[in-house]
Formats: sequence, structure tokens, C-alpha cells
Amino acid sequence: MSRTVVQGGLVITAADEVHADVLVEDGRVAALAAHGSHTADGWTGTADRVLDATGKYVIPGGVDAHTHLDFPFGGTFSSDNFETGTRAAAWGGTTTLIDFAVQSRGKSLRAGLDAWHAKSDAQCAIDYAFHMILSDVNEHTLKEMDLLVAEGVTSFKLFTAYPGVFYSDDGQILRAMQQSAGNGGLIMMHAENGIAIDVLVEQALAEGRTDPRYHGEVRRVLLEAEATHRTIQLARVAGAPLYVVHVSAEEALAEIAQARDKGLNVFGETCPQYLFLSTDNLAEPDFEGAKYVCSTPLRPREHQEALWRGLRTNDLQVVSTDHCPFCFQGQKELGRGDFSKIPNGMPGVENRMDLLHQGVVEGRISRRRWIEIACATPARMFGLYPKKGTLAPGSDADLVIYDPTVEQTVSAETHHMNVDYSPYEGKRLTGQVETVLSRGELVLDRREFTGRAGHGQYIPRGTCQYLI
Ligand SMILES: NC(=O)NCCC(=O)O
Ligand SMILES: [Zn+2]
Ligand SMILES: [Zn+2]
Repeated sequence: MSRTVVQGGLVITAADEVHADVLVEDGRVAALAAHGSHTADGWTGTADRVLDATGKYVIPGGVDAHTHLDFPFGGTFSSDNFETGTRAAAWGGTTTLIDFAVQSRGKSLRAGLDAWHAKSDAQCAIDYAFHMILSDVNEHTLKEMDLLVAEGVTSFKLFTAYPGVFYSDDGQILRAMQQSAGNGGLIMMHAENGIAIDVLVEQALAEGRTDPRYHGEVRRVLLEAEATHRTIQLARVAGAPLYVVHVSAEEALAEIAQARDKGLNVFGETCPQYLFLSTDNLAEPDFEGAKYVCSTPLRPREHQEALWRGLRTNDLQVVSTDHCPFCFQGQKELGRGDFSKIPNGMPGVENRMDLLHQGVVEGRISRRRWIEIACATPARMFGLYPKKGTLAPGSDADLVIYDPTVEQTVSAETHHMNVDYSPYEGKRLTGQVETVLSRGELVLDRREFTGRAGHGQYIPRGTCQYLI
């Protein structure tokens, strides 16, 4: 039996902050006890390893519920694969991620899932699970949804955006929602009116408005709010819960808040880019704005305040990254002269825990809320709790020693994601991940990577544990 003791730290979970030592046995949390209270039991005497967390936080590993590794999009593939992406996640204190397997049009869900296992199995440094993107809702795929839920792929992403690619019409969305109401699955919605957006894209290009900033202008706030409203009503008709991904606009958040006020099982996720970046970045000259092209798009600054408020009031429950990196050189450049050809997506899997901690430093959220939105709730939402998302006896020993005092400057020069820029270049942050355990194994040891591809295990998930 291997034993590790993490001693001297402040243990923070979504529920508590306690000065406690943590005993890890065979990859799981075995016990927590007040500092020093266990010496008579010989914790440290019999430990194989003692990690000193004095003056530091001891927190659960992050759960990033929205990543796109090795993802085919915009005529290219996202630049992090499962090896590089999970390694970067570990550097940033994330120990579980849920990636999106893709059903290709005309193919089965099973074929999509098999393809994602082939990309990821034996590649990952941390544990991982899958959602399924539905690109083709039909009689066959509806039946397959039941099989996937039974085997641990319990959430399905649908799009009102990207006509001709991932887009589903209202009838298809309703049918998938009805199916999930019956099988316990959770529908995740990319809510933007893609049909209307395509009209505005065509008009913008015809008028010579081709720069990256027009990506933000045509993807109007009202078109996010409209699709959010519409899909919430469809979920009500189906009697299904709904999780709206990457909420960026105050008006869309208002639709979610209104639904939640009615007591509906409607949930919202936002991402660090919407909390820290804005249309000012999209407007950067010399095509630099392309670095910030993602969908839903970045919004004017005022929306950031509304999103932070939504995180405080629990109208938004989860912060994920939507990590979908494309290099500036050779990938974002595909859209020079036509913003609609810029591959949509931004990097961030390594930065999420630190950026949200900055929210703590700036007094926007509490320490426990930090852990709730980044670890505990994503685990609950997607059927991984309490194995993941907390530090309690029996939980996986996915644990981070976090130094809240270190000053760091974010840069592509020093990050570990396989992408040639950082959207947060030069940003000063207080706090940094120091040491990371994944199921009791050291994967980051005082800022030295000690993990390995293949350590990460695929985790079949249960159904949503967050329903009213
Ligand atoms: N978000 C983004 O721009 N790219 C990834 C695909 C998606 O999540 O819609
Ligand atoms: Zn999306
Ligand atoms: Zn996404």
C-alpha cells in the first residue's frame, strides 16, 4: 500500500475551509485530520512521502468539463492532442477533463466514440471522459443515445450554430431532448442563431468588412439570447434539463436566470475568456484579433460584470475553458481577408484555475466558490462526484497544492499548451499551482512535470447529480 501525507495546508473544498492534513492511500483520500492530531497514529511515520503544504492551499484537482482536443474544425485540427492537452491541463491544476467526441454527419455515435478512444487511449496524463456532439439526429442516433448513457457518456452537445456543420434544427433538438428526458442524459446547447448569423456574415463580407472584429459584430448578443430562450422553451416542452455552454452575453444569462427563477433545471457555463477578454481584443490591429475568435464571441466589457455576478448568484454554475487552440501561424491565418474562415476557438486549459483564483484575489468570488465552479459543480453536473471535484474520504486523490502568494506573468513563452500564442500574454496573476497529484501519483512536483502519457484513465460517468 502506498501512503502520502500532505501536511500543513489549508484544505479548501466547495463546502469547507479547514486547516488539515490529508492522508492518501492507494490513490484515494483516506482521511483528513487537524494538523498534528494524527501523529500518535503514525501517519507521517509510515508514509512513503510527505508533502509540505505549509502556507499553501490544498484543493481538489480541477474538472474542466469542456475541451476540444485534436478536434476537426474550420478545415484544420485543434493544435493540442490528448497528450499535449492533458499535460498542459496538469500544469494548470486540472486533473480531469471532459472532451467532446464528435459524431460525423451520416455516421453513428458509436463510430465517433470509437474514433475519440483511438485518439486518446494511452495518451493522457490525467483522467478524462467524453460528451458526445450530435451532428445528425435521426432514428438510429436517438436509439444510440440510450446505449451511450448506459455506458457512461451521459451528455450530448447540440448546436443552433454552424449550419451545414454541427447545426440541428428545432425539431431535431426537441427529439434529442425528449430522448434525454427518458434516458437521464443531459443536453448541452451551443445557443446562437446560426441561420441568422450566416446572413449577417454574407452581408458583412459583401460590404468588405472582413477583419476579425466583424466576427464579434455579426454574432449579435440578441442572437445568443434568442437561441438561449428558444432552446430553454424546447427543453420545457420535452421535460428535459438543459445545460447552456459558453454563455457570453448578459442577455443570454438573463434568459437562464429567468428559467432558474421558475425552478427549471436549466444550467449555465461560462469560460475565462468571457470574464477577462472583450471585443477590444477582437479589434486588435494587424489581424491580431484573430487570436480571440471563438464562438460564442467575446463581448463588450460590460458583459464581464454580469457574468461574474451570475457566478456569485449561481445563475451560472460552471466555468470550463472550451479549450480549442489554433496556432496563429498557419491556422488562424486561414481567415486573413475573410473572418468567417478563421478557425473558431481559443486556448486556456492551463490557465483556468489561476484565472479564477484571480477572481478570488480581486474579491469577485470567495475561495469556496472558486472550488465550487471549477471542481465540485462540474463533477456533480456530469456524474463524477465525489470521485472527482472534492477531497473527502474515498475520493480520488486528485489534489493540488496551490501557492496563493506567487506572482506570475502569463506567456506563450512559458506555457505548456501546444499553441504559439497566449490570449492572456503579459497578464499578471497572483497564485500558482505548485504540486499536483492524480490518483495519488505526483504529476507535477514543485513545478517540475513528473507525469506520463498513459497514466490518465478513461472514466465512464453517471448521470447529472445537480438536478432539482
Ligand atoms: N467555441 C469555439 O469557438 N470553438 C469550439 C467549438 C464550440 O465549442 O463551439
Ligand atoms: Zn460551442
Ligand atoms: Zn466548445
